[in-house]
Amino acid sequence: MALTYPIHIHSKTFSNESTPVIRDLEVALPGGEFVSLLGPSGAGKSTFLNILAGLDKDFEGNAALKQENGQPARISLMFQEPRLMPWLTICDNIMLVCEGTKTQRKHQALHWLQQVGLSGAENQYPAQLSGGMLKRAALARAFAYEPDVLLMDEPFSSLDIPAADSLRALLTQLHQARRITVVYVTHDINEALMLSDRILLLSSHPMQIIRDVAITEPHPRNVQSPALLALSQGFKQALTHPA
Ligand SMILES: Nc1ncnc2c1ncn2[C@@H]1O[C@H](COP(=O)(O)OP(=O)(O)OP(=O)(O)O)[C@@H](O)[C@H]1O
Repeated sequence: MALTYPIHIHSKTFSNESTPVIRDLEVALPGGEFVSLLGPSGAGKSTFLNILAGLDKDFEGNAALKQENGQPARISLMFQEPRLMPWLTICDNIMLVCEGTKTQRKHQALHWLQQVGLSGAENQYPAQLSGGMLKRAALARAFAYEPDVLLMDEPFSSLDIPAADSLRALLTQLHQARRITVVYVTHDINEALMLSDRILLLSSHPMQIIRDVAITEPHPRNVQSPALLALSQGFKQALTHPA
């Protein structure tokens, strides 16, 4: 019954490199779960995410995300930069990914803006919003597309700590309500522990999964709790001294 996305990347080598960035990476991504890809800088996390997104097809293996009926999964992407169209209002930016009549799309856009705490900002342009508000708008757009899978590459890394914490809490809330599959790239152990149902700990050169850990602590989480502190210590050790 439970949908999983089977992924097997035999090899990914950039044309200017002699050795693969990713080799023999096999994982079944469970549908509806929040999975973090946690690994050191330069490990190949973004490369892996680009492959999952279908943006990079130059690899050996199978990484097609498909629904149960064999159709391609609907995928939303969120990167470090919000990538909103500067010449469109926030509402129009969200409407771009909605379906239906103009009235229906506007209704959906306003719903999602309300969900992310941006009611009242719909007629503003991206340049008029703060960094945190822009991320909220990008999050609204990502969910408004009604994706099966949301791929996120360090989306909150440029924010100050309170803004990033508030966005993480919002993301957890939205994920718990919608239960879409989220694949989240980060090199921040605490961020992965705060957000994830499951953490794939990754090594570099070539990138491989060195641990696959389910995080069962209920939300909201406290990274200072004994269980999460112990996991954090274990991850630090594994990243410093990979087997
Ligand atoms: N387009 C490219 N052409 C050549 N090499 C690349 C390209 N993109 C990434 N690389 C190399 O592949 C390796 C993995 O990069 P990638 O950005 O996927 O790592 P990452 O784990 O996401 O790192 P970070 O956390 O710093 O963003 C790095 O050595 C990088 O230099």
